[in-house]
Amino acid sequence: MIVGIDGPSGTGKSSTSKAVAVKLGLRYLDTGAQYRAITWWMLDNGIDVNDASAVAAASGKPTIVSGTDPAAPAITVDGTDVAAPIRGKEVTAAVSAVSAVPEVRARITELQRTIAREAAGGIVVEGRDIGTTVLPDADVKIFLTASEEARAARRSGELKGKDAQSLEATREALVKRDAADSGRKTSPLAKAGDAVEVDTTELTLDQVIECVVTLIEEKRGR
Ligand SMILES: Nc1ncnc2c1ncn2[C@@H]1O[C@H](COP(=O)(O)OP(=O)(O)OP(=O)(O)O)[C@@H](O)[C@H]1O
Ligand SMILES: Nc1ccn([C@H]2C[C@H](O)[C@@H](COP(=O)(O)O)O2)c(=O)n1
Repeated sequence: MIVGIDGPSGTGKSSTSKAVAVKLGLRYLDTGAQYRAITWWMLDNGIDVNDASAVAAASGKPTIVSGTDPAAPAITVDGTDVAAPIRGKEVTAAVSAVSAVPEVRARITELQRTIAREAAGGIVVEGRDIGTTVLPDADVKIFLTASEEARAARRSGELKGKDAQSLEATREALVKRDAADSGRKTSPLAKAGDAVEVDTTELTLDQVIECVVTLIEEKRGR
């Protein structure tokens, strides 16, 4: 059972995917974390993230390893645990530029396909291009959406300490990132033609989880 969950930022992909995977005994892959990890490495190594040639030339250097336990998602770069730093605002601001570089996408997509192939009991993979590009033959494809206001309010509640910002600034940053992710040439954020769209604006997280579990069970024939 391969499940692909795509959608813009803050629609609930990670929370939903992890919970669904735990409930159904599936593995879990956060592909955004992989793009964040390679972005973290570029920044840490002084690569100009707006120089696509420099990013492309360096894209094969870091070794990124993703854990697939939905109860304890893990990610390392060259053996360093980067689960916390990849969520910082420097990485968030740079990740769209790095993930738009075709050489980066080719490398990370290959990694994602290998992980999905090796997940014998099935896997929930979340991102932006899972249904369209990474796993076009996924058994179930979901595209989550939510209003800008709902997404900004959800994200704003998470940002604390040095990364705290106003609701409006959070909304603007989110809209800007979605526009970049939807507008890139290679494998943009998009709904696959055969994906089921779920608008989560008025739904609780539990309702979204239930909806996705039901779609998967219907596919399994239960
Ligand atoms: N249906 C919902 N109702 C209320 N809050 C929600 C809902 N779904 C998710 N959230 C909350 O919204 C925040 C963002 O959710 P999550 O990280 O799962 O989104 P995402 O789509 O994976 O975002 P990104 O692509 O930016 O990583 C989290 O704090 C989560 O708990
Ligand atoms: N399949 C994917 C997953 C993610 N990205 C890029 C675009 C996002 O802005 C960024 C971070 O993702 P997030 O952690 O917010 O889910 O990574 C992508 O291009 N393709």
